[in-house]
Amino acid sequence: MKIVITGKPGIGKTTVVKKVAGELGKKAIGFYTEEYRDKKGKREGFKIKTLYGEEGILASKKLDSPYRVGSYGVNINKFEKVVIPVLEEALNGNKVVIIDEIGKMELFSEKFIRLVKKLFSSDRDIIATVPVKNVHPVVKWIKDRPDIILIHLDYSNRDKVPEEILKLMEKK
Ligand SMILES: Nc1ncnc2c1ncn2[C@@H]1O[C@H](COP(=O)(O)OP(=O)(O)OP(=O)(O)O)[C@@H](O)[C@H]1O
Repeated sequence: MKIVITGKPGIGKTTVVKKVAGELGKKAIGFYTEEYRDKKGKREGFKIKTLYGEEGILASKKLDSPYRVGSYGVNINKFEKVVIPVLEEALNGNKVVIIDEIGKMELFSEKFIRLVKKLFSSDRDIIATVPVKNVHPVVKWIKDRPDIILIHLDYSNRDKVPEEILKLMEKK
């Protein structure tokens, strides 16, 4: 089963993914993306965290990189170093694959694009998040797949969605 969550920035996609991953425990593999803030509480960038506990800075206002999204420099090397081995392991195993998120920053990585396509073309179970806007052809390619369940997260459903996903996973 492939579940894809979309919704506006900050609506709670990562929160849903973390709740579901927490319940799945060792049955899940993958990563999520979380913002981090400076000492004054201002958003400084985004971290990637694998379910194994590894982490790295995906993007930062302080990072000088040719890959940019708004005021953030994106650290593709770090992203690939942390995430690619996990996704390769996911492709060759049978755990539920958590991919939060498939967005502009992550899609600078060609290796990531290749693996995401392979995973969606495989029979792996996936829970992924994508932006509302089709920021890259891969995002549209995923949303158009007939084999996915697309969930639009909003204020009215965000508290119920984690349980709904877990129920869907049990039924399959
Ligand atoms: N169900 C909820 N109830 C109350 N607050 C929530 C809920 N879900 C998320 N939040 C809060 O909203 C903020 C953003 O949540 P989260 O990072 O999960 O959103 P997101 O959609 O993943 O954001 P992004 O677009 O940046 O990836 C967090 O501070 C989180 O604690």
